[in-house]
Amino acid sequence: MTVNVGVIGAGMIGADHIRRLTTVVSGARVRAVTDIDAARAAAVADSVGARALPGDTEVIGAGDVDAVLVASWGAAHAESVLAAVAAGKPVFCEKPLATTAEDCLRIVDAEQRHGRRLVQVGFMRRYDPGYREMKRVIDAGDIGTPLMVHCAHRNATVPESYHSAMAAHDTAIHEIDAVRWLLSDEIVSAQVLTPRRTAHRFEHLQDPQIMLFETAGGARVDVEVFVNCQYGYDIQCEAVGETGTVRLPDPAQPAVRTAGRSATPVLQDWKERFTVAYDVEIQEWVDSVAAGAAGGPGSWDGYAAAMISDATVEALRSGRIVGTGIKARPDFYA
Ligand SMILES: NC(=O)c1ccc[n+]([C@@H]2O[C@H](COP(=O)([O-])OP(=O)(O)OC[C@H]3O[C@@H](n4cnc5c(N)ncnc54)[C@H](O)[C@@H]3O)[C@@H](O)[C@H]2O)c1
Ligand SMILES: O[C@H]1[C@H](O)[C@@H](O)[C@H](O)[C@@H](O)[C@H]1O
Repeated sequence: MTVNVGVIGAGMIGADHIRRLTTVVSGARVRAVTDIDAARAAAVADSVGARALPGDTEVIGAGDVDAVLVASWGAAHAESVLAAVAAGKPVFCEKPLATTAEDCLRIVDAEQRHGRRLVQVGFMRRYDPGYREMKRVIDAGDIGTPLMVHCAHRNATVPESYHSAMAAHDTAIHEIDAVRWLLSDEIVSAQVLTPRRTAHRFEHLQDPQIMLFETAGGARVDVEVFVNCQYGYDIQCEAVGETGTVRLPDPAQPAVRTAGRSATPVLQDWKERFTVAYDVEIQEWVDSVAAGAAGGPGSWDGYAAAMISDATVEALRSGRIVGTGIKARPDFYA
Protein backbone atom coordinates (compact mmCIF):
# COMPACT_ATOMS: atom_id res chain seq x y z
CA MET A 1 0.00 0.00 0.00
CA THR A 2 1.23 3.50 -0.80
CA VAL A 3 0.50 6.16 1.81
CA ASN A 4 -0.36 9.44 0.08
CA VAL A 5 0.94 12.34 2.16
CA GLY A 6 -0.01 16.03 2.26
CA VAL A 7 2.61 18.38 3.71
CA ILE A 8 1.92 21.68 5.50
CA GLY A 9 5.02 23.87 5.69
CA ALA A 10 7.80 23.45 3.13
CA GLY A 11 10.62 25.26 4.92
CA MET A 12 13.90 23.75 6.05
CA ILE A 13 12.65 20.57 7.69
CA GLY A 14 9.40 20.34 5.67
CA ALA A 15 11.36 20.28 2.41
CA ASP A 16 13.78 17.78 3.92
CA HIS A 17 10.91 15.46 4.93
CA ILE A 18 9.41 15.81 1.43
CA ARG A 19 12.76 14.73 -0.05
CA ARG A 20 12.91 11.87 2.46
CA LEU A 21 9.34 10.71 1.72
CA THR A 22 10.15 10.77 -1.99
CA THR A 23 13.65 9.30 -2.20
CA VAL A 24 14.45 7.50 1.08
CA VAL A 25 11.29 6.10 2.62
CA SER A 26 9.41 3.25 0.97
CA GLY A 27 5.61 3.04 0.71
CA ALA A 28 4.89 6.79 0.59
CA ARG A 29 4.22 9.46 -1.97
CA VAL A 30 3.84 13.23 -1.46
CA ARG A 31 0.66 14.35 -3.24
CA ALA A 32 0.07 17.89 -1.99
CA VAL A 33 2.12 20.68 -0.41
CA THR A 34 1.15 24.03 1.09
CA ASP A 35 3.14 26.89 2.57
CA ILE A 36 2.15 30.48 3.37
CA ASP A 37 4.99 31.27 0.97
CA ALA A 38 3.12 30.10 -2.16
CA ALA A 39 6.19 30.31 -4.40
CA ARG A 40 8.10 28.04 -2.03
CA ALA A 41 5.21 25.54 -1.93
CA ALA A 42 5.05 25.53 -5.73
CA ALA A 43 8.80 25.00 -6.16
CA VAL A 44 9.00 22.20 -3.61
CA ALA A 45 5.81 20.50 -4.85
CA ASP A 46 7.04 20.71 -8.42
CA SER A 47 10.36 19.08 -7.53
CA VAL A 48 8.56 15.87 -6.44
CA GLY A 49 5.62 15.82 -8.84
CA ALA A 50 3.08 16.92 -6.22
CA ARG A 51 0.65 19.82 -6.47
CA ALA A 52 0.72 23.02 -4.44
CA LEU A 53 -2.51 23.92 -2.64
CA PRO A 54 -3.53 27.25 -1.08
CA GLY A 55 -3.78 26.20 2.60
CA ASP A 56 -3.91 23.46 5.24
CA THR A 57 -7.70 23.06 4.84
CA GLU A 58 -7.26 22.10 1.19
CA VAL A 59 -4.39 19.70 1.94
CA ILE A 60 -6.21 17.95 4.79
CA GLY A 61 -9.44 17.76 2.80
CA ALA A 62 -7.84 16.49 -0.43
CA GLY A 63 -9.37 13.18 -1.50
CA ASP A 64 -6.01 11.71 -2.45
CA VAL A 65 -4.31 12.63 0.86
CA ASP A 66 -4.35 9.74 3.38
CA ALA A 67 -2.05 11.29 6.00
CA VAL A 68 -0.71 14.73 6.87
CA LEU A 69 2.77 15.95 7.83
CA VAL A 70 2.91 19.32 9.63
CA ALA A 71 6.22 21.23 9.46
CA SER A 72 5.05 24.84 9.65
CA TRP A 73 6.09 27.25 12.44
CA GLY A 74 5.21 26.00 15.91
CA ALA A 75 2.40 28.52 16.49
CA ALA A 76 0.53 27.15 13.45
CA HIS A 77 0.79 23.47 14.43
CA ALA A 78 -2.25 23.15 16.71
CA GLU A 79 -4.89 24.28 14.23
CA SER A 80 -3.55 22.02 11.45
CA VAL A 81 -3.31 19.00 13.79
CA LEU A 82 -6.83 19.61 15.12
CA ALA A 83 -8.18 19.84 11.57
CA ALA A 84 -6.44 16.58 10.61
CA VAL A 85 -7.85 14.81 13.68
CA ALA A 86 -11.33 16.19 12.87
CA ALA A 87 -10.95 14.71 9.38
CA GLY A 88 -9.86 11.37 10.91
CA LYS A 89 -6.47 11.49 9.14
CA PRO A 90 -3.19 10.36 10.76
CA VAL A 91 -0.87 13.31 11.31
CA PHE A 92 2.85 13.61 11.95
CA CYS A 93 3.60 16.95 13.60
CA GLU A 94 7.11 18.35 13.97
CA LYS A 95 7.92 19.46 17.50
CA PRO A 96 6.43 21.31 19.30
CA LEU A 97 2.96 19.79 19.10
CA ALA A 98 1.66 23.25 19.99
CA THR A 99 3.14 26.35 21.57
CA THR A 100 0.81 26.24 24.61
CA ALA A 101 -0.05 23.35 26.90
CA GLU A 102 -3.74 24.32 26.54
CA ASP A 103 -3.57 23.72 22.80
CA CYS A 104 -1.80 20.39 23.39
CA LEU A 105 -4.68 19.38 25.68
CA ARG A 106 -7.22 20.37 23.01
CA ILE A 107 -5.45 17.92 20.69
CA VAL A 108 -5.34 15.22 23.39
CA ASP A 109 -9.10 15.67 23.98
CA ALA A 110 -9.95 15.66 20.26
CA GLU A 111 -7.92 12.51 19.69
CA GLN A 112 -9.61 10.70 22.56
CA ARG A 113 -13.02 11.75 21.24
CA HIS A 114 -12.00 10.31 17.87
CA GLY A 115 -11.41 7.01 19.66
CA ARG A 116 -7.96 5.98 18.44
CA ARG A 117 -4.49 7.50 18.18
CA LEU A 118 -3.83 9.58 15.08
CA VAL A 119 -0.99 11.90 16.14
CA GLN A 120 2.77 11.33 16.16
CA VAL A 121 5.10 14.12 17.36
CA GLY A 122 8.54 14.68 15.79
CA PHE A 123 10.71 13.75 18.78
CA MET A 124 13.30 12.09 16.57
CA ARG A 125 15.82 11.25 19.28
CA ARG A 126 13.72 8.13 19.96
CA TYR A 127 14.73 6.85 16.51
CA ASP A 128 18.47 7.55 16.76
CA PRO A 129 20.44 4.26 16.94
CA GLY A 130 22.57 5.52 19.88
CA TYR A 131 19.58 6.58 21.98
CA ARG A 132 17.78 3.33 21.11
CA GLU A 133 20.75 1.32 22.36
CA MET A 134 20.82 3.39 25.57
CA LYS A 135 17.13 2.64 26.07
CA ARG A 136 17.73 -1.09 25.49
CA VAL A 137 20.56 -1.14 28.06
CA ILE A 138 18.50 0.75 30.66
CA ASP A 139 15.38 -1.39 30.11
CA ALA A 140 17.47 -4.59 30.34
CA GLY A 141 18.61 -3.48 33.83
CA ASP A 142 22.28 -3.54 32.76
CA ILE A 143 23.16 -0.38 34.75
CA GLY A 144 20.75 -1.02 37.60
CA THR A 145 18.18 1.58 38.58
CA PRO A 146 19.03 4.89 36.84
CA LEU A 147 19.91 7.59 39.37
CA MET A 148 21.10 10.52 37.23
CA VAL A 149 21.19 11.65 33.60
CA HIS A 150 23.72 14.22 32.36
CA CYS A 151 22.94 15.89 29.03
CA ALA A 152 24.43 18.65 26.89
CA HIS A 153 22.75 20.24 23.88
CA ARG A 154 25.07 22.60 22.04
CA ASN A 155 24.39 24.47 18.79
CA ALA A 156 27.20 26.34 17.00
CA THR A 157 25.08 29.52 16.74
CA VAL A 158 21.43 30.59 16.65
CA PRO A 159 19.73 33.47 14.78
CA GLU A 160 18.96 36.79 16.51
CA SER A 161 15.26 35.85 16.74
CA TYR A 162 16.16 33.10 19.25
CA HIS A 163 15.34 34.22 22.82
CA SER A 164 15.94 32.81 26.30
CA ALA A 165 12.63 30.88 26.58
CA MET A 166 13.50 28.99 23.39
CA ALA A 167 16.31 27.24 25.24
CA ALA A 168 13.54 25.15 26.85
CA HIS A 169 10.72 25.32 24.27
CA ASP A 170 12.80 24.79 21.14
CA THR A 171 16.07 23.17 22.20
CA ALA A 172 15.92 21.27 25.53
CA ILE A 173 12.48 19.94 24.55
CA HIS A 174 14.42 17.15 22.78
CA GLU A 175 16.22 16.15 26.01
CA ILE A 176 12.97 16.53 27.98
CA ASP A 177 11.29 13.98 25.73
CA ALA A 178 14.34 11.71 25.47
CA VAL A 179 14.81 11.51 29.23
CA ARG A 180 11.10 10.78 29.94
CA TRP A 181 11.32 8.00 27.35
CA LEU A 182 14.72 6.61 28.42
CA LEU A 183 13.71 6.41 32.09
CA SER A 184 10.01 5.58 31.53
CA ASP A 185 9.45 8.22 34.20
CA GLU A 186 7.82 11.64 34.40
CA ILE A 187 9.53 14.97 35.12
CA VAL A 188 7.93 16.65 38.14
CA SER A 189 10.01 19.80 38.69
CA ALA A 190 12.41 22.15 36.93
CA GLN A 191 15.09 24.60 38.03
CA VAL A 192 17.48 26.70 35.94
CA LEU A 193 20.98 27.89 36.83
CA THR A 194 22.47 30.73 34.83
CA PRO A 195 26.25 30.72 34.39
CA ARG A 196 28.18 33.77 33.20
CA ARG A 197 26.90 34.51 29.68
CA THR A 198 29.06 33.87 26.67
CA ALA A 199 30.16 37.02 24.86
CA HIS A 200 29.19 35.29 21.58
CA ARG A 201 25.48 35.93 21.99
CA PHE A 202 22.80 38.51 21.33
CA GLU A 203 22.24 40.89 24.27
CA HIS A 204 18.71 39.58 24.99
CA LEU A 205 19.79 35.94 25.38
CA GLN A 206 20.75 34.00 28.52
CA ASP A 207 23.25 31.53 27.10
CA PRO A 208 24.27 29.01 28.42
CA GLN A 209 21.61 27.68 30.80
CA ILE A 210 21.83 24.66 33.11
CA MET A 211 18.43 23.01 33.58
CA LEU A 212 17.87 20.67 36.52
CA PHE A 213 14.94 18.26 36.53
CA GLU A 214 13.60 15.78 39.05
CA THR A 215 11.52 12.77 38.04
CA ALA A 216 8.58 11.21 39.89
CA GLY A 217 10.85 8.23 40.65
CA GLY A 218 13.52 10.49 42.21
CA ALA A 219 16.12 10.55 39.42
CA ARG A 220 17.97 13.84 38.81
CA VAL A 221 18.66 15.19 35.35
CA ASP A 222 20.93 18.05 34.29
CA VAL A 223 20.80 19.55 30.81
CA GLU A 224 23.35 22.10 29.65
CA VAL A 225 21.89 24.17 26.81
CA PHE A 226 24.57 26.22 25.05
CA VAL A 227 23.36 27.47 21.69
CA ASN A 228 26.32 29.67 20.72
CA CYS A 229 29.14 27.27 21.48
CA GLN A 230 30.80 28.20 18.15
CA TYR A 231 32.47 24.88 17.47
CA GLY A 232 29.62 22.68 16.20
CA TYR A 233 26.48 20.68 16.97
CA ASP A 234 27.24 18.55 20.00
CA ILE A 235 24.71 16.29 21.71
CA GLN A 236 25.78 14.42 24.84
CA CYS A 237 23.83 12.12 27.14
CA GLU A 238 24.95 9.80 29.92
CA ALA A 239 22.72 7.83 32.29
CA VAL A 240 24.24 6.78 35.62
CA GLY A 241 22.69 3.79 37.35
CA GLU A 242 23.34 1.92 40.60
CA THR A 243 25.76 -0.51 38.95
CA GLY A 244 26.97 1.19 35.75
CA THR A 245 26.62 3.94 33.20
CA VAL A 246 25.56 4.16 29.57
CA ARG A 247 26.65 6.97 27.30
CA LEU A 248 25.36 8.16 23.92
CA PRO A 249 28.08 7.50 21.30
CA ASP A 250 29.36 10.34 19.16
CA PRO A 251 28.46 9.78 15.51
CA ALA A 252 31.16 7.79 13.70
CA GLN A 253 33.63 10.18 12.05
CA PRO A 254 37.07 9.43 10.63
CA ALA A 255 39.98 10.30 12.91
CA VAL A 256 42.55 12.24 10.91
CA ARG A 257 46.21 12.08 11.99
CA THR A 258 48.43 14.67 10.46
CA ALA A 259 51.08 17.22 11.43
CA GLY A 260 51.60 15.55 14.80
CA ARG A 261 47.89 15.69 15.77
CA SER A 262 44.91 13.36 15.75
CA ALA A 263 41.54 15.03 15.16
CA THR A 264 37.91 13.91 14.77
CA PRO A 265 35.50 16.35 13.10
CA VAL A 266 32.47 17.62 15.04
CA LEU A 267 29.24 17.73 13.00
CA GLN A 268 27.85 21.20 12.41
CA ASP A 269 24.06 20.88 12.52
CA TRP A 270 21.08 18.76 13.53
CA LYS A 271 20.33 17.75 9.94
CA GLU A 272 23.66 15.91 9.68
CA ARG A 273 23.65 14.59 13.25
CA PHE A 274 20.18 13.05 13.12
CA THR A 275 19.88 12.02 9.45
CA VAL A 276 19.42 8.36 10.31
CA ALA A 277 16.98 9.18 13.11
CA TYR A 278 14.79 11.25 10.75
CA ASP A 279 14.87 8.52 8.10
CA VAL A 280 13.82 5.82 10.58
CA GLU A 281 11.25 8.10 12.21
CA ILE A 282 9.45 8.91 8.95
CA GLN A 283 9.69 5.30 7.68
CA GLU A 284 8.13 4.01 10.92
CA TRP A 285 5.42 6.68 10.72
CA VAL A 286 4.54 5.66 7.15
CA ASP A 287 4.53 1.97 8.16
CA SER A 288 2.25 2.72 11.11
CA VAL A 289 -0.16 4.66 8.90
CA ALA A 290 -0.23 1.77 6.41
CA ALA A 291 -0.91 -0.63 9.30
CA GLY A 292 -3.63 1.65 10.71
CA ALA A 293 -1.97 1.84 14.14
CA ALA A 294 -0.23 5.06 15.21
CA GLY A 295 2.90 4.58 17.30
CA GLY A 296 5.89 6.55 18.59
CA PRO A 297 5.71 9.72 20.67
CA GLY A 298 2.12 10.91 20.71
CA SER A 299 0.07 13.92 21.69
CA TRP A 300 0.36 13.06 25.39
CA ASP A 301 4.14 13.31 25.06
CA GLY A 302 3.69 16.62 23.25
CA TYR A 303 1.51 17.87 26.13
CA ALA A 304 3.94 16.67 28.83
CA ALA A 305 6.89 18.27 27.01
CA ALA A 306 4.97 21.56 26.78
CA MET A 307 4.18 21.52 30.53
CA ILE A 308 7.82 20.76 31.39
CA SER A 309 9.24 23.43 29.08
CA ASP A 310 6.72 25.98 30.44
CA ALA A 311 7.86 25.13 34.00
CA THR A 312 11.49 25.50 32.89
CA VAL A 313 10.86 28.96 31.46
CA GLU A 314 9.08 29.97 34.69
CA ALA A 315 12.03 28.60 36.68
CA LEU A 316 14.40 30.74 34.60
CA ARG A 317 12.23 33.83 35.17
CA SER A 318 11.69 33.33 38.90
CA GLY A 319 14.92 31.64 39.97
CA ARG A 320 12.77 29.08 41.83
CA ILE A 321 12.14 25.33 41.58
CA VAL A 322 8.86 25.01 39.67
CA GLY A 323 6.53 21.98 39.66
CA THR A 324 5.51 20.78 36.20
CA GLY A 325 1.86 20.14 37.16
CA ILE A 326 1.33 17.46 34.50
CA LYS A 327 -2.13 15.87 34.75
CA ALA A 328 -2.60 12.13 35.34
CA ARG A 329 -2.05 10.22 32.10
CA PRO A 330 -5.35 8.90 30.67
CA ASP A 331 -5.58 5.12 30.06
CA PHE A 332 -5.96 5.98 26.36
CA TYR A 333 -2.22 6.88 26.35
CA ALA A 334 -1.03 4.03 28.60
N1 LIG B 1 12.85 17.60 15.00
C1 LIG B 1 13.83 18.48 14.78
O1 LIG B 1 14.99 18.23 15.05
C2 LIG B 1 13.53 19.79 14.17
C3 LIG B 1 14.53 20.48 13.50
C4 LIG B 1 14.22 21.71 12.91
C5 LIG B 1 12.95 22.21 13.01
N2 LIG B 1 12.00 21.52 13.70
C6 LIG B 1 10.63 22.07 13.84
O2 LIG B 1 10.02 22.08 12.55
C7 LIG B 1 9.21 23.24 12.41
C8 LIG B 1 9.68 24.03 11.17
O3 LIG B 1 11.02 24.42 11.37
P1 LIG B 1 11.93 24.90 10.15
O4 LIG B 1 13.31 24.97 10.69
O5 LIG B 1 11.68 24.07 8.95
O6 LIG B 1 11.36 26.38 9.91
P2 LIG B 1 11.29 27.17 8.54
O7 LIG B 1 11.02 28.60 8.90
O8 LIG B 1 12.48 26.87 7.68
O9 LIG B 1 10.02 26.55 7.80
C9 LIG B 1 8.70 26.72 8.22
C10 LIG B 1 7.85 26.90 6.98
O10 LIG B 1 6.48 26.89 7.38
C11 LIG B 1 5.80 27.89 6.62
N3 LIG B 1 4.60 28.23 7.37
C12 LIG B 1 4.50 28.95 8.51
N4 LIG B 1 3.23 29.00 8.92
C13 LIG B 1 2.50 28.29 8.02
C14 LIG B 1 1.14 27.98 7.89
N5 LIG B 1 0.23 28.42 8.77
N6 LIG B 1 0.74 27.22 6.85
C15 LIG B 1 1.63 26.78 5.93
N7 LIG B 1 2.95 27.05 6.00
C16 LIG B 1 3.38 27.80 7.04
C17 LIG B 1 6.82 29.01 6.46
O11 LIG B 1 6.50 29.85 5.36
C18 LIG B 1 8.11 28.21 6.24
O12 LIG B 1 8.35 27.93 4.87
C19 LIG B 1 9.34 24.01 13.72
O13 LIG B 1 8.25 23.68 14.55
C20 LIG B 1 10.64 23.51 14.32
O14 LIG B 1 10.67 23.56 15.73
C21 LIG B 1 12.25 20.31 14.24
O1 LIG C 1 14.66 23.78 16.14
C1 LIG C 1 16.01 23.39 16.35
C2 LIG C 1 16.10 21.87 16.32
O2 LIG C 1 15.11 21.32 17.12
C3 LIG C 1 17.47 21.36 16.72
O3 LIG C 1 17.46 19.96 16.86
C4 LIG C 1 17.98 22.01 18.00
O4 LIG C 1 19.32 21.60 18.24
C5 LIG C 1 17.94 23.52 17.95
O5 LIG C 1 18.42 24.06 19.17
C6 LIG C 1 16.53 23.99 17.66
O6 LIG C 1 16.56 25.41 17.57
